[in-house]
Amino acid sequence: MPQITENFPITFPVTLSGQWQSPSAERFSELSVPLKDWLLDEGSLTARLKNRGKDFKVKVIGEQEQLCSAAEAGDFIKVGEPVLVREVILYCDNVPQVFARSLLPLASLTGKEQVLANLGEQPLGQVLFNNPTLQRLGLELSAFASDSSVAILAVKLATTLSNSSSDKVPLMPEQELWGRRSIFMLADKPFMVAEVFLPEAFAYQKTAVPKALNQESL
Ligand SMILES: C=C(O[C@@H]1C=C(C(=O)O)C=C[C@H]1O)C(=O)O
Repeated sequence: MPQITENFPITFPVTLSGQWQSPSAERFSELSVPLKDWLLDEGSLTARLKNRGKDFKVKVIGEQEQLCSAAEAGDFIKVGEPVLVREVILYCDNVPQVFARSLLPLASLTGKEQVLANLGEQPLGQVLFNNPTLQRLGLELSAFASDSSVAILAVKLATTLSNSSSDKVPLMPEQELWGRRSIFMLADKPFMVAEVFLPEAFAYQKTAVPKALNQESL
C-alpha cells in the first residue's frame, strides 16, 4: 500500500461549506444506524479510529492564521476574529477516513491551550480529550454533495492512490458525504472542529461496529 506522504495532491485550504443542522432535523432520520453511530459519537474520533486499525496517522494539509468568515462564525467564534485554521486527513491503515477543518481562535490559544498551536502530526483529539475541563457543545450535521470541496478532495486522494496502484481512475463519490461539527470548550475557551467522513470510511460500512461493541471486543 503506497505511503500517504508520496505526491500528496491536496493544497491548503480545502475549505468546508456545510448546511449545518441539528441531528433532530427530519433529513437525518433516514440515515443508517451505523452512520448515525459515527456521526453522533461524542467521544474522540482519533481514539475510535485507533481502536479500528493498526496504523493511525494524521496528515496535515495546512495550518494558517485567518480571520473567521461569516460562513463559519457563530455564537462562540465571531466574524473577523483571528483564528488558526487547521486542516488534516485522518488515516487508518493508509485508508483516508476523515477530513477535518478546525478553527482555533487565537484568543483561546493561551495558557495550557497554547500547545494546540503547535500540534504538527499529533491529533488534536489527543490533547482535547485529555483535558479535564473539556466540554463538547451540541453536534451539528451536514451532507456534502459530489461537487463540494471535500468530495473533490476525496477524488484527488483516490486518484493519487489509483495512480500509484494502477487501479482505474475513480469517479466522483456516488454517495453524499456526511460530516459533523461541534464547539469544544477548554477552560471555557471555544474551539470549533468540523469532520467529514471520506468515501472509504468505516462510518459508511453497512457492518460498521457500534462503538460500545468495539470497546467490549478490545
Ligand atoms: C477532535 C478530534 O481530533 C481529531 C484530529 C484532528 C486534528 O488533528 O486536527 C481534528 C479533528 C479530529 O478528527 C478527535 O479525535 O475527536
